[in-house]
Amino acid sequence: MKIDLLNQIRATNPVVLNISNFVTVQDVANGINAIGGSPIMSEEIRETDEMVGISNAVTLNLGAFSKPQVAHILAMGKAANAQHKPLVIDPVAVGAISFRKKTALDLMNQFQVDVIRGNAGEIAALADVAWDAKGIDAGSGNQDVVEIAKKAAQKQNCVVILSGATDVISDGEHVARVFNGTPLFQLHVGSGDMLSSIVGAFCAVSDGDYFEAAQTACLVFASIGQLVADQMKAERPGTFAVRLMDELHLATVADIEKIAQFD
Ligand SMILES: Nc1ncnc2c1ncn2[C@@H]1O[C@H](COP(=O)(O)OP(=O)(O)O)[C@@H](O)[C@H]1O
Ligand SMILES: Cc1ncsc1CCOP(=O)(O)O
Ligand SMILES: [Mg+2]
Repeated sequence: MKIDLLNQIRATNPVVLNISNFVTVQDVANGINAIGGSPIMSEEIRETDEMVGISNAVTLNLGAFSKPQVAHILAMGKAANAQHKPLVIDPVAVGAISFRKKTALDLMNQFQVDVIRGNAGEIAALADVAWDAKGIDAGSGNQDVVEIAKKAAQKQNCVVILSGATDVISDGEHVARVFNGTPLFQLHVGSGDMLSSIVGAFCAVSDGDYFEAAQTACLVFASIGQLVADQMKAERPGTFAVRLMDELHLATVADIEKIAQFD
């Protein structure tokens, strides 16, 4: 695991272009900023080629799309492929809403994503594995999450992150797991969206090794959440969110190495 990629983000300040959802856009922008990247959001299709041109990675969030936004997402995905920019997608709630699953699959048939980041309910849906997803949340299921992540990665020919208490990262053949984290992430809407865009920042400095980038992003983000939770005496979602932003900025590679648990 190349935890030092965190220092490379801080040294090079990569531009991460996002199509975000209106619920979590501020968290996503500040999350990228705090960790050392440079966020930019877009809502206008006519600026797509130029926007992708100035970016070092692109993250597409399907959290609250409308028909015009789907066209914009499609243009952005195609432009990222054409300009060889790393492309991450967050398929929010595709496990709960069949229309979302169809839309996500239609989009991914028209461009090639490098990384998909979703919770178990979302990744199970993309892998066509039975799972009881609940809205934007993972929900419950009893299938093996490692096999689900592998299957989704094989189907979409990309790296898949299935996040949760354990994050599972697969390229369809190899598997890595990150055991760090805190349940407090679940009390803050936007934790997953922040992670997806931070994955974009790690991809931007990864020299094309998106499996490595995805693992490292998961380890860094989950560990920083855990560091924050370890300093708190009670479950305070508001305080957690504020301190998470602080620690995304302050935590060092050494801080993360001390608590990192992965295989
Ligand atoms: N029960 C948990 N224990 C520890 N960490 C968790 C838990 N649930 C989620 N996380 C962490 O929360 C972050 C967001 O992931 P997740 O909650 O799966 O996304 P989403 O918000 O899209 O459902 C990830 O870093 C993940 O490791
Ligand atoms: C509540 C909600 N509704 C549509 S998108 C969204 C935010 C999802 O954020 P996350 O998946 O990061 O919890
Ligand atoms: Mg999510």
